[in-house]
Amino acid sequence: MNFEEFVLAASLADLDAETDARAHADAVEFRMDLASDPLATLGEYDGELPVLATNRAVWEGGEAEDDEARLAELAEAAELACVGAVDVELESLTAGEGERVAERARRAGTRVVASVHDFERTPPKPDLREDLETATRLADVGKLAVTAESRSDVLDLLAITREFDAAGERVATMAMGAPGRHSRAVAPLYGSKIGYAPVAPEDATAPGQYDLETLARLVDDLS
Ligand SMILES: O=C1C[C@@](O)(C(=O)O)C[C@@H](O)[C@@H]1O
Repeated sequence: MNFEEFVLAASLADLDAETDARAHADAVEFRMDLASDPLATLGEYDGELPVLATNRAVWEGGEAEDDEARLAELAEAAELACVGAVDVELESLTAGEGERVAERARRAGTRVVASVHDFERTPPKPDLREDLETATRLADVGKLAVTAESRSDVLDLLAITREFDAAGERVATMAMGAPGRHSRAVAPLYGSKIGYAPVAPEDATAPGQYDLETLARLVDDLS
């Protein structure tokens, strides 16, 4: 997974659903924090799609509580052949033990996505820029998932996406929530390199996601 082209990731808590994702996805995002025995599940995985492993912390909107165990599991996942990329929260990379996960991932040839989430708002443009600057410096892809309260929030996010893409940086951006929903379909046109969608709408892993088939069609139609 090099993220030179847009990667549509089916976001899954259950890797068995990979078979249903194949028709429309380029990869699966395995939400380890939502699964019961994620390392065993990954060890048995024999699907076709490469895995982007995420073990999201409670403090970043996920369900993994113990940070030390969470990052240790993620580092082990990063060394498995089926895992092409790991998602590490930017906060963990700059202030926690995330850098060790990134080092182990790099040694194994696994890409690192540094992510920032804001479940309440879209921060002002200079803040978005600063986060993406740090994230793209520390990882292969810098990812921003913010919450749009208005269409203007989406415009800010798209403008920043375009700016980084034009400078040759790899970024992934999306606006969560209803006002930002369309960003999931249009951000790839401005340079966003990853999209996330559940196979079935009821399995959404973030507010405002389209189901996989719908997002695949929208992205295809627009590109
Ligand atoms: O970070 C992201 C993006 C996301 O929050 C979204 O808005 O689609 C979905 C999460 O599963 C993923 O880890």
